[in-house]
Amino acid sequence: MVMEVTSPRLGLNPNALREFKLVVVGPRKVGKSALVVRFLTKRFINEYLENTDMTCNGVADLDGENFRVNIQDTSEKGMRISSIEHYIRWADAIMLCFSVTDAESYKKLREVAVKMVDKLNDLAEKEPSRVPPIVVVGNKCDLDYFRKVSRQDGYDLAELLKVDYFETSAREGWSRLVSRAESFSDPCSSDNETLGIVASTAA
Ligand SMILES: Nc1nc2c(ncn2[C@@H]2O[C@H](COP(=O)(O)OP(=O)(O)OP(=O)(O)O)[C@@H](O)[C@H]2O)c(=O)[nH]1
Repeated sequence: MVMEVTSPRLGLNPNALREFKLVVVGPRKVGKSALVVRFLTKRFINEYLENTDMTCNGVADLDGENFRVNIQDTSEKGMRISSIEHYIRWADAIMLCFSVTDAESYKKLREVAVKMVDKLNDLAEKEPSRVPPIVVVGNKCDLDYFRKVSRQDGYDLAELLKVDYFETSAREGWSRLVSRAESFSDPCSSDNETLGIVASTAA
């Protein structure tokens, strides 16, 4: 399914812009669609089509340049290692999501990450320029009271892949880079856009 997300930059002709391809992967219900819609429209919508592969097109400013962004919001099938291998070849960046309120989503994503490590190391050895930037994202950090996955767990998962870890809230529009050195006392405080960060890293 293709969803055209209304771009705030309506005067631009998207076809004249460079394309940027991003894939959002994660278990069910972690907020993948909510994050994509938040990034492209700055809005939070409560309900989305469930477990459906969607292509979201829009225009986004990445480090001062407007790009035509093509975001693959994947269903559960995106968690298969064959799909991940395809995304590694296709995407300019990959975002791996779980929900901090759902321990099972963390466990499932960790299993995928473990399978990805060898593929990524192999590619890094043979064709390092073809390894896309990846981030791990723990979403729903506005629900800190219901948290089932610690920040340290999120960081450890990102560390496995040697990538950055962000905690986000699609609902509140928050995103925060979590690093081992940080004190974890201040949950979601800044207003970065994680997808934007992934995207700018790769652009
Ligand atoms: N409180 C809170 N709820 C969220 C957040 N992000 C998403 N949700 C809710 O979580 C539910 C699942 O969100 P989706 O965006 O549909 O999740 P998804 O990963 O795309 O789900 P599938 O397509 O079924 O895999 C919805 O009811 C959202 O409203 C968040 O940051 N905070």
